[in-house]
Amino acid sequence: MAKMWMRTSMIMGIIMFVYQMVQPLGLTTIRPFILRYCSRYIQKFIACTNPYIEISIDECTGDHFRLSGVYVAIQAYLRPKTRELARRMKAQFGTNKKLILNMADYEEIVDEFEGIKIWWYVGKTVSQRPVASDFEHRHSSLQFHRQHCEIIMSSYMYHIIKEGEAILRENRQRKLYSNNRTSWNRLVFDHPVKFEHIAMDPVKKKEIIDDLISFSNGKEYYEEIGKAWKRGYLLYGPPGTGKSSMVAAMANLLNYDIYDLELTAVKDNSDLRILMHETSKKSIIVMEDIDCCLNITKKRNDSVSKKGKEVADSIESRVTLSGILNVIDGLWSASSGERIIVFTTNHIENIDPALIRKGRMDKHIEMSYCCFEGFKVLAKNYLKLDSHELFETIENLISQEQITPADVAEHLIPKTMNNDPEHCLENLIQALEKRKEDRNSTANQQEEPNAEDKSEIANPQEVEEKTD
Ligand SMILES: Nc1ncnc2c1ncn2[C@@H]1O[C@H](COP(=O)(O)OP(=O)(O)OP(=O)(O)O)[C@@H](O)[C@H]1O
Ligand SMILES: [Mg+2]
Repeated sequence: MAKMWMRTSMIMGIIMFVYQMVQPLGLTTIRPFILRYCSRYIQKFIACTNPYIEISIDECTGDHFRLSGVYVAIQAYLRPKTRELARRMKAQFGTNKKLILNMADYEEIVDEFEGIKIWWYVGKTVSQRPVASDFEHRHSSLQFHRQHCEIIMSSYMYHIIKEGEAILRENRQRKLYSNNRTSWNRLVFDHPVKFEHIAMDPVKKKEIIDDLISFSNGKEYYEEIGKAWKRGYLLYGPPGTGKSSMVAAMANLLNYDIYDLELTAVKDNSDLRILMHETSKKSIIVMEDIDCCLNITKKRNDSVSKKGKEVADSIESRVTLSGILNVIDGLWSASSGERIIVFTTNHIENIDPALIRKGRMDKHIEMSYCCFEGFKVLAKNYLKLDSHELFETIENLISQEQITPADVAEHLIPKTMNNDPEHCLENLIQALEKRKEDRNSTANQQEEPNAEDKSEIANPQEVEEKTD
């Protein structure tokens, strides 16, 4: 049926074409009259008899011919169906030379929603602008039976836009932003790490994943409880336990951009405010080694880490603790859209409690030394091993020794092309045994002076001689 009406439109097109042909023969003066007369009656005729409704969504919006977000989302929604159903397609090559197939002009595909058929095609119009040359722009059109109007308007249109936007988000290139004094530099973010690569207690890992997912789906919930849609995470633990890797895994899980905020490059609180307000929604703002930043540690002079002192002494940043607190609270209240802020530190004890109190840093996550479960994740990643007879020895040793996942990973990674997994496991066992020996020998050394003391005290004669 829809096709029949398409044909009617084509016939009308032909009439218009013929009209254009005869126009030079002296019909110019009566042209407006014919046009108005014809179009009025054609529209009336179509409206009386055509049970189908057509809606078009233009490629461009407004006077400035900017690409419409809705049009792009609809194209993304139709793309998988186009691959499946269309006979004529247009190919484009996107970033990373990825092949993108869209419907060719006037190719028709049928979509179904709650048992309703919807016909889609892409049309084009040529607008003649007085100054610029002819400008061709497209529109996506959908046709459906009049009786389904209500469902299409109230559900289907929102459904396709939501689905299309989700597809776009999934496929888009994410960005890693790093700052100078007052602006952000942008790079493509393509760190491959995912949560399944992170070595940590699996229960804790699942808890973090659930927390992140419920946050990202929580728009309505946050609105309902009257809280800004933001969440703060504090990641703390020794170097090499996976704090930075965890931030990348978070961004990959949620499909967010990362703003890596280097506080030492920011001159003062007002520059910090400018930077924070330039961040976009669906992003993670990370402040690494927060304890090393000037003026914001709890007791800078006595207990700040060595690394912190070095950095603090070498910079002229005047960002203060209250500046950071204001900027976080400001971001929390003023900006719309979901945002995550992450602090990382090796020394949680040096951070002012105000900075990490619940409400600012909602979830505190300890990244600790490698446990056996963590080792199994790394063995699977690096060696493709689920089990091995040497695992038992490793389990025994790893429960006694403090070794970071970074160190374990370094031993497991094959050093030559023909390094077999067993060799890598033996490397790790040797390293763990060496640690054990070192630990025992330092413990013995610490005990030795005591033994001397005891022997001195045990020999009263010598004590007397010494006091004499
Ligand atoms: N928990 C982990 N799971 C998987 N790999 C890890 C983990 N921790 C460390 N690694 C490995 O060690 C490397 C360094 O880890 P990462 O930079 O994430 O540590 P970090 O805790 O941020 O250290 P720092 O405190 O020095 O910044 C990573 O590239 C990764 O290969
Ligand atoms: Mg790090």
